[in-house]
Amino acid sequence: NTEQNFELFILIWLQNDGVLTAETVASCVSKLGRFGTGLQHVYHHLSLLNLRDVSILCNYIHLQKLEVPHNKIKDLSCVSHMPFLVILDASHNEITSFFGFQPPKNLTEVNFSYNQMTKMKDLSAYSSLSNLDLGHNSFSEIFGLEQCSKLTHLNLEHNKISRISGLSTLHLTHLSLRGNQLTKTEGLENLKSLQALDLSLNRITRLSGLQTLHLLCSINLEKNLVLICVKLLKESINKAINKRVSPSLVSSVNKYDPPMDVIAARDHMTHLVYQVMQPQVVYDSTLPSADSPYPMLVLTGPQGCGKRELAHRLCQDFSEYFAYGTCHTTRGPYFGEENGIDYHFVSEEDFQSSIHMGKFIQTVQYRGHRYGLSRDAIEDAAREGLACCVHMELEGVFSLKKSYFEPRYILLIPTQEEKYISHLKKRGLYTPAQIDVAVSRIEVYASTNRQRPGFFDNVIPCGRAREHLFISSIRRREQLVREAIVGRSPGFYSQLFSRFIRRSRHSSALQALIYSGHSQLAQISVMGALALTVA
Ligand SMILES: Nc1ncnc2c1ncn2[C@@H]1O[C@H](COP(=O)(O)OP(=O)(O)OP(=O)(O)O)[C@@H](O)[C@H]1O
Repeated sequence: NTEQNFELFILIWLQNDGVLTAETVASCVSKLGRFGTGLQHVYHHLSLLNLRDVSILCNYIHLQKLEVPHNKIKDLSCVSHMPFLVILDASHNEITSFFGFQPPKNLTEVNFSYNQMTKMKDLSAYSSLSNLDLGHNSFSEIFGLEQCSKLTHLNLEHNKISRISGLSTLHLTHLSLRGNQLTKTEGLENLKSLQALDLSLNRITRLSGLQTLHLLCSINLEKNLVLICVKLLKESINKAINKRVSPSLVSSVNKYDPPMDVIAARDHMTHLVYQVMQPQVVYDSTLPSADSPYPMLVLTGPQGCGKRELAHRLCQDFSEYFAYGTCHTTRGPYFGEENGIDYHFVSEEDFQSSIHMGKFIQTVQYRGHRYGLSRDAIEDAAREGLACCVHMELEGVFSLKKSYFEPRYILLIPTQEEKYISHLKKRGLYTPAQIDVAVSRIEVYASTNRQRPGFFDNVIPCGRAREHLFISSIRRREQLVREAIVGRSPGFYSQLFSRFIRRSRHSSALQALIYSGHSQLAQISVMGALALTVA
């Protein structure tokens, strides 16, 4: 237990006067005979007790590792006498002088964090340094590291650095500049070996120079001034080697410009949690559930593209098959709109409390108002044996796709921008800025359609939607479906029709009609075809 003796001895001494004397060390060393003058440690857990003067360590020229953290040391010049020193931990002291000692040739790791240093100096003589921790000091400029070609880990967090400089010649793999005063990221572009970068807690408004860091797989940008170019962030993600992306980069993107998937996942999670928290009602096997996917028709597309009108029209003209799913909204009714028919117009508080009561399947925030599709809206249609038909923005689609419902999604997309704009203007409901937003969202829909094949079951050009669904060749379609059913022309529609039957198998009313040879069969077939052209 010689080591225990050593610890005890130092402890007594430290409590006395805080000065490391020759005697103290000598007695320690004699007790630790096996170390002799090759004393390797001043154990840091002993050093928490106000050690101020360690000059006596000058005599211990063979020291290879010196750990004196959590003391009150101001002067480390004794290190000049330790030519073999490899590791130095002098963190949590009161040192003001930066490397105030002659360079030990093989000094590799230095921890000066939590000291009072203000100015860096040329460290070309300390060329073996690979790991340097200078965090929690008061450096305002990065300087003097140019020749430290072996330096791979540099920690400068919580200093006063406002500009990244003097790093371009280094081969850093890990760099932390967390908690400084940076406003931009210029100066990093040559750090081609960089794998992990922490820039959190700065004042960065602009990201640049990161595209060239091909090995970067972790970057933390939390708590900055957020005008960060998210596109760049995303590019960085894409370029991250082996697609190993740190949670912190993703969390920055998710926080400041969350993709629709992320918003939808959050929305879905919220409603699921609130639903699960409700006292459970008696299970009704006729209602939609996770075990029996329920057919729905969702019309989506940019605002004012006609999807609402079309949804109403479908439900009117084919009232045996579709029921309109009336959503909730916190916006006030437009002229002519009726509560309960166009929307359930509710206050923000009521909307919120419906969320808390687990009533919604999905909700979105759009143009400053909230919209939500309630479970009741769907179940009301299901009770009637009808498929629920709703219209919603893309965000709603993302969210609904997370639920156990299995809607068919039709995208109504304006193809003639001018026409679309003049249609919006004519409605007289939108400001020019809102029209701009609506127009810009055409591309959001179009790119979703391009990038996610199959995301929408069908895409219909906006102006032609009605024609597409109701007018064009309805008789021809009817004929084709008839033929398909009796097997005369197995082709497109027979496939569609059988798909429709498969998809509709859980809607008992539709199923019964389809199989019963009911007089409306033909009409159902048309609907089948429609729903499938559509769906
Ligand atoms: N539950 C919902 N989830 C997602 N989006 C919804 C929901 N309910 C309505 N929306 C969509 O919100 C947008 C705004 O609807 P609103 O009725 O306020 O405006 P509008 O100008 O009449 O749009 P539109 O003519 O396209 O219905 C519309 O695109 C509508 O489809």
